Amino acid sequence: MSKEIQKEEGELEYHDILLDLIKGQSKKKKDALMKILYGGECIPIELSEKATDLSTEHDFEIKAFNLPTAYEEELRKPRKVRIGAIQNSIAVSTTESVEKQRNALWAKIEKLLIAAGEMGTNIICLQEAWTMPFAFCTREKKKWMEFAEPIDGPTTKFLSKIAKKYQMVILSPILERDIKRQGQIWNTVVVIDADGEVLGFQRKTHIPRVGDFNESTYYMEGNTPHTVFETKYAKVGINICYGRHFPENWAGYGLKGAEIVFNPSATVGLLSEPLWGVEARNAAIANGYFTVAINRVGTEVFPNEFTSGNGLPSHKDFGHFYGSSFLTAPNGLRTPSLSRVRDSLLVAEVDLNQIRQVRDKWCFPMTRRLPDYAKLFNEASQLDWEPEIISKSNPQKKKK
Ligand SMILES: NC(=O)NCCC(=O)O
Repeated sequence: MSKEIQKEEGELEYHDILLDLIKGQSKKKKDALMKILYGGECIPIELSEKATDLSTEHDFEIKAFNLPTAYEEELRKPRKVRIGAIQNSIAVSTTESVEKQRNALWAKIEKLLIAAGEMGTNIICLQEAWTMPFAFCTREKKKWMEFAEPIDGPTTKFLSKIAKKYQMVILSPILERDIKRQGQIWNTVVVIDADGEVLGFQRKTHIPRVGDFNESTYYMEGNTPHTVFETKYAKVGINICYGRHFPENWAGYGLKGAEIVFNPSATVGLLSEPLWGVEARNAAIANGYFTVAINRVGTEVFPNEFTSGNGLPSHKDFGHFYGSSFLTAPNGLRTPSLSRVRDSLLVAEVDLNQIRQVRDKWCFPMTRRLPDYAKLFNEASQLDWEPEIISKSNPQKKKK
């Protein structure tokens, strides 16, 4: 679908419209508005010539920023890291062969990864199930299950070469074929370290049953909760899509030492867009780490009609995946969003020292009440548990 038609169909660049409105204000008002809305302003980074050429030739957007939010310390040197995110539409029609669809996505993503490498990106994450259309709405198994591959399968082999060439950590969300468990399927992110070697994997632990997101037809809740990976540049965690709705889930990654938590996702405007800018940003603030929210873009039309089971007419697509990927720092400063309709690369330079600086300032790790939460969560997880509500018929007993 052409960009013009997409825009006509209401898939407008709302974020750019908002920023243009703000830019038109006086400096004082603009600074105040940016502080309220985005926590301040990120400083654009000049794009490398090669990255610019690639983005022009292959029609994708690049937004690159420096987030100058850490102060210089006397004893610790800055820990500057360039963090990347890629959002993309599918490359060919869903009616094409599995191999043609996957190869076309490899070819498309290779250009954005090279641009990221040319921009000196250290760690980059792709979108959820990036090697295929998000076919989990169809409930069909034929064709779509053939996109599944082992953790060390062809996609990982393809990415390892790029990771090694650019010394770039690549987080690759795929549909995993678990060859050790009779070929069971998982929604999995493969962690490829900067030397091109597979460091490990994180499986999606929260599986949606909302709208057309019929993922429970394909895979179970994953068995690798809150895994944190010590990559060459930083300790990273991966919270896959639907897991972003659970603040306690984000907390788990922080408790286990993550410095950056990526949220590779696939979600559509009619369902989640009002929530999108809130959840990952709040997680960064509450847990004192960096978060990167990544969503795919485009409308993916499938050969056969399907229904959401909500009485509405059957249809052939989810609606519009609205992209809008962004990064947030521990103090709540966030980058502008990537496009709502275009293939895009985000590069953000940060100083990981800011994590400890913000935690020292706000004292959240010191003042949070983990024993209280642990007691409550443990009680609430018992099937026979009932919340106690104080009322006239159940007066509060004075603590001894
Ligand atoms: N991919 C996925 O989990 N989507 C669920 C819908 C949402 O959480 O926005």
